[in-house]
Amino acid sequence: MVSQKLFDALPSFPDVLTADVPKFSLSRLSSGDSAYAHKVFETCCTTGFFLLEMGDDMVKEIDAMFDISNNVFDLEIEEKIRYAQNASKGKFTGWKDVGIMKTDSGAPDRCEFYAFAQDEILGITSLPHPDAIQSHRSAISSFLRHAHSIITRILSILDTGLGLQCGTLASLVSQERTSATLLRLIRYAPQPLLDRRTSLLRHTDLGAITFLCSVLGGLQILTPGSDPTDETAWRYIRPEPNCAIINIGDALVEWSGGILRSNMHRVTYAPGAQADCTRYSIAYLVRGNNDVSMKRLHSEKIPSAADDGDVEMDVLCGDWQINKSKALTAGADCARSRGGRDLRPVLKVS
Ligand SMILES: O=C(O)CCC(=O)C(=O)O
Ligand SMILES: [Fe+2]
Repeated sequence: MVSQKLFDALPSFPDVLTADVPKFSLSRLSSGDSAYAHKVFETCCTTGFFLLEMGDDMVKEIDAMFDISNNVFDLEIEEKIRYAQNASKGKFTGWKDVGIMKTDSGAPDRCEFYAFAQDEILGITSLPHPDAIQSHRSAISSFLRHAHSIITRILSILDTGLGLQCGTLASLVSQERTSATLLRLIRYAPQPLLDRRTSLLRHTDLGAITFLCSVLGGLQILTPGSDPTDETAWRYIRPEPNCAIINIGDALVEWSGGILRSNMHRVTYAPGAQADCTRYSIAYLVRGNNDVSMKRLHSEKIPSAADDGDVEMDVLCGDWQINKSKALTAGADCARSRGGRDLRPVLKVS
C-alpha cells in the first residue's frame, strides 16, 4: 500500500492474529517464472486475496493518490454535497456521506466515500468534480493506466491457469470500452473507545478484481469456509509498505465457473493504537465491461454449467453491478461466496 514513509508516520500494526495472505512481487510475477505464476493462480482459487509488492514508480503514484484523497475529504461539506452520490438512481460516483449505507446489523456504516468512474477520468464520459480532483486529472488517469497494466498482468496468469487464450480476461475489462469500474477513495474516522464496530459491511466485490491500498489495518477477511456470524473467523490483513492488496471479485468467479474465489471481507476499526487514527484507503474496483455477460467462459479447464447441474448467470455485467451496488447500500450482499463454487444470487433487488 504505499511507501515506508507513510507507514512510519503512523502507529505500527500490533501483534494480533492475521489472515494467511501470501505476498508476491510484481517483478518476479513479470519474469516469466511459471512455477511462481502458478502459486499466484492457486492463491486466487483458495484465498482470493494476496499482497503484491510493487516498484518505486507505482508506489510514488499511490502516495500521490493519498494526497489527492486527503484534499478531497478536507473539502467543506457544502462543496461535497454538490457532488453527492444517489444510490436509488443508480449513481455511485461522487461523494457518499458517513451513514448512508447499512452494515450487517442494520446499523449505519462508518465510512465516507468519494468515487469516480474510470470512464470519466479516461474521457469516455464526463461528470463534474471539485477542483481538488479536476486539477489532478492527469495524475489520476496515469494511476488508473498503471494499475490497470498491473491487473492485466495478473489476468494473464489467470488466463493460463484457466486454460484460456492469453488476453481473454483482459478483453472483458477493457479501459477502451464502458464499464462501471470505479476508483473509490475511502475515509474511516476513529471510532469512540466504547463503541467500536464494523464500518463497512461484509461483502464480496462485485467486479472482476480489486487493487486496494491502505496503511492502517482494519480490513478483515472471513476464513474460507466459515460462518460470517462467527466473530472468531474474521482475521485482519496486515498492510505492508510498497504493497497493494489484490482480491478476486464475483465476475471472475462466474466467468471461471467457480474455480476462482471472491472471498468475503469487511472493514472494522483498526487494531491497537491504530484505532485512534483516521484510516484512508484507495480501492480500484475493476469491473467487467457493461456489455459483457457474467456467463461462464469456455475452456477445457472450466466446467460448463450443465456439467455442474447449474443455471448460467445470464445477466450482463452492467446490470449485475447496478443490482448488487443497490443491495450493498441497503446492507445486504446479494451473493454469497463460500469457496467460489457456490456463489449464488440470494436476494433479488429491483
Ligand atoms: O477500505 C478497505 O480496506 C476495503 C474497501 C472495500 O472492501 C471495498 O471498497 O470494496
Ligand atoms: Fe471490497
